[in-house]
Amino acid sequence: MSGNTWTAPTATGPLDAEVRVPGSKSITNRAFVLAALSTGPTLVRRPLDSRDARLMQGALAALGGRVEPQGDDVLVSPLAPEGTEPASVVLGNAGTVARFTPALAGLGSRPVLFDGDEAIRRRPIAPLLRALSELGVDIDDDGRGAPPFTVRGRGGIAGGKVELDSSASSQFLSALLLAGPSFESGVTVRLVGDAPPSEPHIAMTLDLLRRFGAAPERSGVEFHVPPAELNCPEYAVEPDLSTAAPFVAAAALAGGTVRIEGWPERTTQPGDWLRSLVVELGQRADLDANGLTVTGTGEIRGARLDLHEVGELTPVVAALLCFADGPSVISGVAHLRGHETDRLAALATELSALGAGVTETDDGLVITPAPMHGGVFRTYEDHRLVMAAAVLGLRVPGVEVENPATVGKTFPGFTAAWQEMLS
Ligand SMILES: O=C(O)C1=C[C@@H](OP(=O)(O)O)[C@@H](O)[C@H](O)C1
Ligand SMILES: C=C(OP(=O)(O)O)C(=O)O
Repeated sequence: MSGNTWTAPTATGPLDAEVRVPGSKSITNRAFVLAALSTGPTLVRRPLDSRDARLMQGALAALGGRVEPQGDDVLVSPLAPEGTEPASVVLGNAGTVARFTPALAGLGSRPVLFDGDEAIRRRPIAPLLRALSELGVDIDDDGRGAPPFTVRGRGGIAGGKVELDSSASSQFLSALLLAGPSFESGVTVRLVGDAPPSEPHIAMTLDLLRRFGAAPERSGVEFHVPPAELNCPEYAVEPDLSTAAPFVAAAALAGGTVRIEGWPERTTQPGDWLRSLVVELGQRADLDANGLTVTGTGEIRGARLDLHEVGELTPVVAALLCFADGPSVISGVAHLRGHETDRLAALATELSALGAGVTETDDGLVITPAPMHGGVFRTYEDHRLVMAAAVLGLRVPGVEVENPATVGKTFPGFTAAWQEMLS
């Protein structure tokens, strides 16, 4: 590490490593929200501890919940009546906090100001705020449909039927479904517009709701969540399979084996798709009760991939495909322009700057492998761009990753774990 850059290490031979990745961001922040809406405390076991997870804990504390770390676990107590004094929720650049917590403020009885990093002010949220207003939440956003906005809690949310365009982010739909059991009439959401991205994250929302005692139903584009008392005394968080992506890519690129501990045999996480991806790209993936073993050849096949359902994997997949034996096309991910940064623009710019032939399309990237060279890789305060740059560094000496600490959004120990994998 020098100054504010990190020189991504190269792989000097085939790997033989065992890796433990931290808890899933998406599962952790759903479990925290549902625990706060429950009738009794929940021990969330081995949750993620990272910027986004701490922002969620801070939001729940600001909204009247109690969050107590207990070793590797966190005990979350339900939101309690908290008076009428104004409060504020810090969003950072966490999509899950920005989308999942405004409804919780609507259940309380005070004005709550929501604001965060510059980047979160630009990320889409207007369709969700509109739907919440229609369901009975009083939101003052000066008509901008973006943070900063204030939710004026009225001690409850009527709920009922609403139409929602969730094509810019699946998190709008997840937000309504997670809070639905706590609405007086529950919630019925009819999706309109283009299909939401990130289907696995929607399945994850339904799965966690059921684990907490709710009874969500889905029929095509219509979702119904009846009112319910939630309760789940203990919930164990799975390792984050999207965080595992660069380690899986490392086995493919460097050759040898990387074992990811605790990879679940069944999961709703989008990262599980990596198992079939590596096979499509010419590698091996073996899943057993202890985890996933990826055995790589160092030779990557080019591919045409629609990543609509697994968009958050795009940065690492794009970096990997820069070393394929032919061109690749990634499609279905126009919504990545509204992620931590415009990821399509960032990837095209940064990968091209180091020599790869990468161009943007309307909804993806065209990647034409070419000899790459070292240089600064800018990361735009996007954790997954740090991970993508680390993958490049395996084969390209001198990749200087700018602001590596931004990876702390989901994995504060990433650079140390990466060095360890290579040692
Ligand atoms: O619900 C979630 O936990 C997430 C849903 C997805 O969001 P989008 O549907 O906005 O891509 C994903 O990209 C994000 O990292 C986490
Ligand atoms: C899109 C992502 O994050 P967020 O939860 O902030 O939407 C991501 O982690 O890739």
